[in-house]
Amino acid sequence: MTQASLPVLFLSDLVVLPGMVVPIALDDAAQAAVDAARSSSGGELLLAPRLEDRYASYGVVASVERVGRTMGGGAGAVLRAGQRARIGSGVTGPGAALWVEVEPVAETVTDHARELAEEYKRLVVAVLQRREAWQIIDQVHQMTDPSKIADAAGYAPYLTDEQKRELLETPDVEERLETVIAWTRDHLAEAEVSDKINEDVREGMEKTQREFLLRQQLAAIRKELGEGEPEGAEDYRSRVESADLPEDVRAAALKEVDKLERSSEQNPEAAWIRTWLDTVLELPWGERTDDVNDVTAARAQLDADHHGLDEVKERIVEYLAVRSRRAERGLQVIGGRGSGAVILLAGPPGVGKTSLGESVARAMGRTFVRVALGGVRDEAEIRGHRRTYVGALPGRIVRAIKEAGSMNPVVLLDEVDKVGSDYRGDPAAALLEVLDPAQNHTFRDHYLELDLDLSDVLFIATANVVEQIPQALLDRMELVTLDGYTEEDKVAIARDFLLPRQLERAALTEAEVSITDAALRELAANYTREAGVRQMERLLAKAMRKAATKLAVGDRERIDIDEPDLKELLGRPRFTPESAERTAVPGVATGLAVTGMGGDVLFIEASAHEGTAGLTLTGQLGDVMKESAQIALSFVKAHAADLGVDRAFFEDKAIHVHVPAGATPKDGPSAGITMVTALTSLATGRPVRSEVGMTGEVTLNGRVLPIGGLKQKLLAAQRAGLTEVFVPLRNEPDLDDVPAEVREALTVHVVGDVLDVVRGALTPADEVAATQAA
Ligand SMILES: Nc1ncnc2c1ncn2[C@@H]1O[C@H](COP(=O)(O)OP(=O)(O)OP(=O)(O)O)[C@@H](O)[C@H]1O
Repeated sequence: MTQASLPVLFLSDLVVLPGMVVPIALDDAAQAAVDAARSSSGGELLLAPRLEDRYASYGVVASVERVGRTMGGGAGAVLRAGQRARIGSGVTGPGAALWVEVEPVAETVTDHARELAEEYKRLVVAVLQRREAWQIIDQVHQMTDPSKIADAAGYAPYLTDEQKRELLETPDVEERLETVIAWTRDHLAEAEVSDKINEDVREGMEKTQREFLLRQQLAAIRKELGEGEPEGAEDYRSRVESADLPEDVRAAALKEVDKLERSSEQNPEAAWIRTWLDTVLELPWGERTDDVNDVTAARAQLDADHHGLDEVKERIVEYLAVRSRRAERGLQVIGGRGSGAVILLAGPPGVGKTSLGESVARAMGRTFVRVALGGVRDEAEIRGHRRTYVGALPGRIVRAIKEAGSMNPVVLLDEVDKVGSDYRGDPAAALLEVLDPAQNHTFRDHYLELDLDLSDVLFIATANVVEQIPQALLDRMELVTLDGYTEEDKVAIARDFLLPRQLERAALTEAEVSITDAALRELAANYTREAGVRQMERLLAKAMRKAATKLAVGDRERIDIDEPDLKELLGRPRFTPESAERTAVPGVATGLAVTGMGGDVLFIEASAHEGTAGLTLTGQLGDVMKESAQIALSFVKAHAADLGVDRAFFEDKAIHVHVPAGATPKDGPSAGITMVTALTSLATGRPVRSEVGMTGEVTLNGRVLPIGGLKQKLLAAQRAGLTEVFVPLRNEPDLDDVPAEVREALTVHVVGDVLDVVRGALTPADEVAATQAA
């Protein structure tokens, strides 16, 4: 076909490549072109893409196959595209159509083009397989002409018009094939990624659909079993009638059943009544466990569960003995103020308060429940919400009884010192009622609105700081203090109780892992600094986990842990004695204090700078402690001569007393003598001896007054590595409570006059002079 000029039709929404058969709608321009082709050029015309910025350089020569109606009803024609042709300049021709010169492109097909064509066919087949277009695959297989194969890309839906135009304008067969191969590869790669994504999405969908179906089936099964529908009034009636309830409870419950019967299903009250009935039916109304009232067995149980604590165990056993005797004689448990109706175990964390409670329950053959009171500020937490409340619940006491499953459990009221009170009522007042034997046989929970007899419950309370317990509550309790353990105690507890438990948790046996006493001692002394053994237990757990891993991965059959091995297992020791370093400068003295965590050492730092005389206090000190500092300063000024202080020192200096750690609030008078010592040390330039610690209140004329918590303080002194302590004379009797091991490790000076403290605690002047000279 070598026609020199043809009518041309520019197409904007379609790129036609050689070999394609395309239907087109006949608008005016198309009609003119088709008419011109049929009348003047043997039915042929040139199809070319309409470009925005220029005339296309190539088009295809097409023949008009058919003219008729399109599906939409308008005029249309079917054109069959033949050869690619270069477009020359416009020429005039018959009819209304545009005419252009055309020069058909002659193509040469090389072997390389054939190879490329085969490659392209493979790719196209891959694309078509994904779409499962099997018929078209057959047609592709039948194609042999590389040029036609390349131009078949005109049908590819994944190519843009832009890309198709580029193919039209690439007359070289090899080049055309290479281009289209690259595009098809890209398309396949993208399709794989999106397939993957689709698959993931589909899997997710299937999972939700599956769950949905399962849930529907579950609902159907429930319904079949009669579980789906809420229980009706009749079910409740028979449950109430057959349950072992006290008469008044049964009457109240039946009244509610009647109400339920009358209320409609849609009424929210029906749901409330059901929840209430469920709660009442779940309470262990008639349930009691039989008490074991064997005092010797109780002591044996406490001994089996706990190392040491002799005095504590004795007190508990006495309490149990009296209780059981009164019960035997039919006497009521004594109540009211000072009755000691409840044992209060007070002491720092991890000293075994909770586990003693459990032991008591075990010894008496009772169930044990713990009620955490820490942070309870709302009375309703103890006594329940009124039922009219949305989401009302019974209080913690009722829940504890429910959990215990018997009316005479041991209930551990944990952390009674941490109950607060605010506008929501006073939980402590509610607790008073719970604990008072005169009232607690008719305890009324707001939610339950029934009398609950708590008189058979054995309450044990625990607290860290006795001073924070409301006085009225404290009055009713028998205080038993646990002050903390000595190093030797800790080693024994770790060896005999904690280690066996941790071995078991890590699924290890004594034959596989052992730990020496020396290592345990190192753990107690330098890896932990606590009154109890909580941290110690954690470290042992960690060591056992590491040991288990070592056994699992290594070829060893047994691990023996000694002191030097700790570093590898647990890292470096966290606590090392710091007193020497802290007291190296004048003005710092080591005090002994009791916090909620047990005894501790605390450093009092005093410094002076030029300026207006005055006293600044920092470190979150309470009022009493601030006053102590003022008293101490006044005392030092007034007794400058006795203390060897130059009076002029304080005249033109601002004094600053700080008690680290600054973020912990501190209060109490017992740092008095420590402050006097720190200030004297500052004014004389004589540092406080690093091995010395002290505690005692001081009066304006230097008398040393007694303090509380001596045992805890001395335990802390020993823990911190101090060897000498000054304590008030009037605390001398308390020294009997201090474990022998601690008393042996410490030189204890009992003092009545603060001058004796200062004399004993400061580094002697000649020593200071000698050090300075050196
Ligand atoms: N004397 C002891 N003999 C054996 N084990 C002990 C002894 N003292 C404490 N323990 C163990 O130490 C761990 C911590 O004790 P427990 O939880 O009873 O402390 P706690 O005083 O109740 O502390 P908290 O005030 O934080 O509740 C427990 O595993 C307990 O068994």
